[in-house]
Amino acid sequence: MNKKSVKNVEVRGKRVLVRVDFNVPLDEQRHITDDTRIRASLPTIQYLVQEGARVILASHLGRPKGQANPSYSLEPVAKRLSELLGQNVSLAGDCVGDPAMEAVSTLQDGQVLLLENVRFHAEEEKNDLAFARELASLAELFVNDAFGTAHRAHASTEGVTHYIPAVAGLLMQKEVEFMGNALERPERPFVAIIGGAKVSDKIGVIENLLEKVDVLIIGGGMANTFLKAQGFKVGKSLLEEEKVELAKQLIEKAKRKGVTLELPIDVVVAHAFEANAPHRTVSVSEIQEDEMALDIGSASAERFAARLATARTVIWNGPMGVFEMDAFAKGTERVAQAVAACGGITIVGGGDSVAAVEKMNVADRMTHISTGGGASLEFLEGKVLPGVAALQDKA
Ligand SMILES: Nc1ncnc2c1ncn2[C@@H]1O[C@H](COP(=O)(O)OP(=O)(O)OP(=O)(O)O)[C@@H](O)[C@H]1O
Ligand SMILES: O=C(O)[C@H](O)COP(=O)(O)O
Repeated sequence: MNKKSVKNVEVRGKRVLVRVDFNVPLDEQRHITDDTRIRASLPTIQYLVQEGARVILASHLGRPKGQANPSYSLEPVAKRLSELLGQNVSLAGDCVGDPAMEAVSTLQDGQVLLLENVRFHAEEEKNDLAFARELASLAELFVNDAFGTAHRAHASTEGVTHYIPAVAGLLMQKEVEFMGNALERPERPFVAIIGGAKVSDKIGVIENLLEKVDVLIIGGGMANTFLKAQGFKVGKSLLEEEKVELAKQLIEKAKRKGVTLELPIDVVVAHAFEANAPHRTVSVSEIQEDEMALDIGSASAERFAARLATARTVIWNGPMGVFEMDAFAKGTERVAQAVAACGGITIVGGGDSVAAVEKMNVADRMTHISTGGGASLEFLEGKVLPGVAALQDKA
């Protein structure tokens, strides 16, 4: 990465504002149901603590629409982070103004403070510069470690960089390097697997990957639109009729670019979108009008696995079927195993793909699991992430 990292600057005794992405899922009792993002931020925080910096953490949680709202307080995160760090992390009542300034003024070297949700202020998402300056005034250095929010040009990700020196955190550096190297200098064969619900969410990703990969595998609900483009009937399956023409163009583009496009050849169909719906596996030419495809079939899964067996670089985003229901999880499971076994560099992009990999117990066999959902998609689309672009270049 051509950006300075926290290891390239002096931090001892300094007040360091660290933007993290602690936007974690909570249940109704406000218990954290997945603390991956908090764990992923530990290397940067621990490094700063060991180096004797005064660590001021800032994050958003959810979408409280610019209003202070206790349902979106970072309080459960402060508690969990204290446990993980083995040292107290206090929570300031606000991210700016007196509560923040007072909390920062008592901070000693090596101590950690978490500011309350930055989205309690409407100015955050507007990237209001007066608000950004107030945030920046708390510190002498800004470290952005929030890869998951790097696609947002907000006050705490972009605005603050106008006022104090800004460098990348260790998680940000790792994410950008893994995905950047895979896209720009892949060991070949380079195979991308794109799945999930909708083509419309991932058009940009498919377009960009067609410029880079050797093999593109498409599964999940979005494959139906491609099957329709190939002339198959898809019955009641999830389909984006208005994207069929685009799918045809993408199939053509793959041919032109010499990219091997792998679509399902068989699918698991049912009459209803239900966990215990009776189901059968059929060739893609045999889907009946009252049936819906909810997973790729075993022949497709084996074909995809064979492509993956020789891959040296794999990027995976989106499940192959409705993996939340056991009856329709087998395609995703087979692909997860094949990715884990390939022996190449394997990168899984956020959201449901990560949940799937965890459900299949192969997470620790992947080279890199991204903490970014929207951010990793935008990265794969080849877009510039404003939270990264704003950081200082290496000399
Ligand atoms: N054949 C299908 N029919 C209907 N829904 C499907 C089908 N295959 C997969 N899905 C659903 O798609 C959803 C995931 O789609 P989505 O596009 O959000 O992918 P994602 O993995 O979350 O993307 P990201 O990894 O970027 O967050 C899952 O909930 C899954 O049940
Ligand atoms: O979870 C995410 O994708 C990030 O934290 C960004 O959240 P947002 O989509 O609410 O901006």
